[in-house]
Amino acid sequence: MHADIVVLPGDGIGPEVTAAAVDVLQAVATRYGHRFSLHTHLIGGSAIDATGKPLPDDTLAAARDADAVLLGAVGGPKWSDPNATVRPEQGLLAIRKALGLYANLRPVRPHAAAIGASPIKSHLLAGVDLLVVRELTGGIYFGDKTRDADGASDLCRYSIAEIERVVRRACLLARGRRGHVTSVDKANVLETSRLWRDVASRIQREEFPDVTLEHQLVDSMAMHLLSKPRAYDVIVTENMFGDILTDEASMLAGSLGLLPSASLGEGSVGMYEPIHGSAPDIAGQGIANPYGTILSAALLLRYSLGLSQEAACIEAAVDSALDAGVFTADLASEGSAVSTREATAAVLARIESCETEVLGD
Ligand SMILES: NC(=O)c1ccc[n+]([C@@H]2O[C@H](COP(=O)([O-])OP(=O)(O)OC[C@H]3O[C@@H](n4cnc5c(N)ncnc54)[C@H](O)[C@@H]3O)[C@@H](O)[C@H]2O)c1
Ligand SMILES: CC(C)[C@H](C(=O)O)[C@@H](O)C(=O)O
Ligand SMILES: [Mg+2]
Repeated sequence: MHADIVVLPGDGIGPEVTAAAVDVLQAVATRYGHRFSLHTHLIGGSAIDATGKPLPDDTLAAARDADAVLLGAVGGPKWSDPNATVRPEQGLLAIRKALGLYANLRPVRPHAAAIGASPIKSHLLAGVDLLVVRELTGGIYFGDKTRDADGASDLCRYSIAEIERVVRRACLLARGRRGHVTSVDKANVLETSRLWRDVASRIQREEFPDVTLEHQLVDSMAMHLLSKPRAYDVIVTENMFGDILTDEASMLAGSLGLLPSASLGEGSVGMYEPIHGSAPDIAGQGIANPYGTILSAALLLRYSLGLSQEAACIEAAVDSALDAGVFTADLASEGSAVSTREATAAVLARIESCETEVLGD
């Protein structure tokens, strides 16, 4: 098949990890006989430097026209002045909103070979396989922001329709898994959470009687996620809780650099990005973990292009590289770390041996 993929490297380690994922996509294209046209555009701090805007118009236009978008990360100290009027992160929020990407899927599946890198006891990690569905275009991130001489405020608002569609997506995904959804809120304090809880219960009752739903408060969820991670299947939650809980959940896998994500709306166009940021502390050193971005490219193939065999090929290649102990510094014990390029090369070598069985007639 032919597909147009927009690549948004962004800032910090973003260009390093997207370069790795692009190499992997090209290797998959060669192996399976596809043609992926890759179009690179600016976003974030590098876009501010070049154009004054964190999301230039041509970047958004290209993303709208593409079959899928692959993003690295945005932000960094250069653009972090609290009094700045324009920020890299605004570009990321704007593109998510403009493309209608309300459901952010963040799968967490600790890999046996990397479990030693996790601070959690290994007996708690065996068999953990959870999927966080984070609401991505509403809530406190997008409410009115004000600042005056006495203070500041961020409005948190959710409409019923915004909650319905993301809960529905989570329930649908649960149907293809173990059939269990945990909805996370702060209903003991927040009105938006009480609405969230009501809507989630109704959607499950009316549309998904085959799926089980439980509600959990976000503070105790933060604790249970580490003490009994195997208890969870699909976790659905609002924008900010999902942001925080998934960085926490990355410690189940051993590194923030391992977790991929898929941001989806109603159409097939999605945006795919690792859950980590621009990692200014290691940017430019060639040591970032590329696996989260490479696994995001696998999600791109599965969700936007319908290429499930190719997606599985990438996932198996990363699994096999981890099995072989090909660890970047965030995972490795002292002295044994490989570079971003070496980790990528290990994945590329394994893609060459993926099955290319032709399905159907
Ligand atoms: N999606 C995004 O673009 C995104 C996500 C999160 C943060 N950010 C931005 O990134 C900047 C830095 O934020 P931060 O430092 O709080 O979070 P971060 O995720 O960039 O880094 C947190 C820690 O994890 C490490 N880390 C992250 N990704 C890694 C990888 N692939 N390999 C190895 N180590 C990795 C970093 O070195 C750092 O020690 C901020 O400007 C923030 O707004 C962007
Ligand atoms: C950079 C920031 C706006 C972003 C978010 O909070 O959504 C990031 O933390 C993420 O997880 O993608
Ligand atoms: Mg985050």
